[in-house]
Amino acid sequence: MVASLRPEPATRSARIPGSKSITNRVLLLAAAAAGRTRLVDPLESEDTVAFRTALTALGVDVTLDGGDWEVHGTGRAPSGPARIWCADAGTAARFLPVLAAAGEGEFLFEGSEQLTARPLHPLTEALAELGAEVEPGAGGGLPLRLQARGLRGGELALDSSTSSQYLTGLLLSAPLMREPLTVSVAGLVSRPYIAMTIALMRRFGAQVSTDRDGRLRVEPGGYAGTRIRIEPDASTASYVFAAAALTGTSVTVPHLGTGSLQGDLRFVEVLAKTGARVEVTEDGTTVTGTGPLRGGFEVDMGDISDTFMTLAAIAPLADAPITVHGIGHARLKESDRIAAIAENLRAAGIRVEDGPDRITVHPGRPRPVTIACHRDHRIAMAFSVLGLRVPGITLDDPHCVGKTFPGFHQELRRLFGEQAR
Ligand SMILES: O=C(O)C1=C[C@@H](OP(=O)(O)O)[C@@H](O)[C@H](O)C1
Ligand SMILES: C=C(OP(=O)(O)O)C(=O)O
Repeated sequence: MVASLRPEPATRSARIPGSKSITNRVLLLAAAAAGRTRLVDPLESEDTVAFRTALTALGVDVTLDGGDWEVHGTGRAPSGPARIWCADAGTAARFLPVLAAAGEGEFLFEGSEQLTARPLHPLTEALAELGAEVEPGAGGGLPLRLQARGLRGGELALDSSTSSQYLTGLLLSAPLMREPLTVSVAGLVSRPYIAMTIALMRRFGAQVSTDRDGRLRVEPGGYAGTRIRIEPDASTASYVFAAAALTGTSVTVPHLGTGSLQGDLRFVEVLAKTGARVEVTEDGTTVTGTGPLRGGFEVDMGDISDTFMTLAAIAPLADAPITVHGIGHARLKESDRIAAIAENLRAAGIRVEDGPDRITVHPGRPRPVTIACHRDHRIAMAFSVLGLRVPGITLDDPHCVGKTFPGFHQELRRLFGEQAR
């Protein structure tokens, strides 16, 4: 028997906090449900605390119990007047106005400058069609004033080509509408998030189906509270998976495996194209770096666009160019993410080509640079991974990771500290 030349690296276990998308969906479902809901292992970060605080402003009690949250469901939509601060959270701005519109009275939704700049109009137009009086801000989004008198339901056509969050918002509150809601959806991006929404709605007892014409239909009838364990965040896990691939180490994320509700776990399939070894089981996911990163491929990341920056930031260290397409909607997030990646890689001396919905990163030797994070947690986290291999990469705003993972830098150091060069 020939002994392997390369010793197997010991696998480290990453501590990845709960999914933002699941935590915030469950908070809303639990608030609307009759009875109590317990969230086990929710994410505690700026986005989820903003969502939880917003629910409190809407009259919902949430008790904190160790790391768990207990929501005292009201069994109905809220009553105004209420003023709701959404901070930087797209999920709050796109999900909560529908819940409020299904209730009664006046509501004012506000957010940070960054969130105010993000689009909202497909949702405000849908709410007006369903019976709410809506008054968006000067830019067409927040601050949003709503005069609610319940939502009718009925038939709706929705353009989801810039964000899936409008559709999720409408679906989540559809069981509170007077009639069944039937939605025909055009140009859906980030498709796996809709599957997540529907799966969670069903956990709370909703009836959701697809009709013969492919339209989604939700029956009225409300929700019932339950107990739910929040799985680790797959978008957050992408950073430690990429770090393992880049540094030739092995990392496992327990409880994020074959049963996951999160499309972003498919990022590991993209990492496999770079040569990393990937194992997804019921119990978790393990990525092992096997040597220098392989490039020379093109990949559509439209369904998992929160993870394209994780790949693009390490792509200069691959042996051939890497192209990502299908990510035009990533220009409408916390930052214009295609522009932010291109700007920072170019500042590091890397050749990059970008188009409306694509980016190509060429191999090169990045030079030390201070990354312009644009207050975007994912730009900060993606370039921190590159920093494990490129000494002198620093961030102009390391704290912006708090939107989804306040302990990110400590965990990266704990797992890969001695790999950094
Ligand atoms: O529904 C959700 O929880 C999310 C949907 C995605 O947004 P888009 O649908 O706008 O791409 C994703 O980028 C975001 O981080 C979370
Ligand atoms: C796009 C994101 O957040 P949101 O749209 O929920 O603000 C994100 O977390 O990458």
